[in-house]
Amino acid sequence: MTSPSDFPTPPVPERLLDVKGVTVFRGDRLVLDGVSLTLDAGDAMILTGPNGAGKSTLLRTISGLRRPDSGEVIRYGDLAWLGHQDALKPGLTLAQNLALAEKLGTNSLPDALEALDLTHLTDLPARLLSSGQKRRAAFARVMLSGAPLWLLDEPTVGLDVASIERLGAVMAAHRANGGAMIVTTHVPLPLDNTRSHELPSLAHVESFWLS
Ligand SMILES: Nc1ncnc2c1ncn2[C@@H]1O[C@H](COP(=O)(O)OP(=O)(O)OP(=O)(O)O)[C@@H](O)[C@H]1O
Repeated sequence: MTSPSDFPTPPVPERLLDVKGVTVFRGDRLVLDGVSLTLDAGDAMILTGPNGAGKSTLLRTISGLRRPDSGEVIRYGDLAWLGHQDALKPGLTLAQNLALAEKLGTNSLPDALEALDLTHLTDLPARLLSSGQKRRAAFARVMLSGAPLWLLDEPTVGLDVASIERLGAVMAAHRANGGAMIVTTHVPLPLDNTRSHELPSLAHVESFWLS
């Protein structure tokens, strides 16, 4: 006779994020109108929408950098956020720029530099890095954090094809290790099994208000 244990149910994926009905105004403008989404371990969500649709605003709200006007963001673990600014001090070397992230994080600096092809630039002042190298340096901070949830706002800006491939490999490894990410991008990413969440432009709402 068969017992229930002969038919094990698949493991329930670990939930990393719940966004419930988040609404955000910037000034008088409605930017996010009741956005809901969830993210589980292993997920990669591509956040799409036209310029000004609120992609960066949503990532900042999820990160806690701004409060939603209504709705709720529930994070079940640490997160790392990559914004538009690379935030490197020009006079410090690459290693010095990443020292604090290394200290606060749980991952190895040599491993992160290697994965992003930055090892040969370790002792170079950040002001001498190219824009693509700076972008990879900023991404290294995300890797160093050891946070399971990554919020990546246009991570590929300034990257060449080989660097985008490297980033794709790093993201795949993170997912395989139980991490997850939300990525805004205007270019295709080398990622498998992504989910997509499209934010509509609410510009018409503003013009309605002003009329
Ligand atoms: N500091 C601010 N004060 C007021 N409004 C702002 C501010 N920053 C952004 N906005 C407005 O919020 C809206 C959403 O901006 P956001 O940067 O989130 O869009 P986005 O989808 O990330 O755009 P893009 O694709 O151009 O990066 C835009 O209409 C923008 O003008």
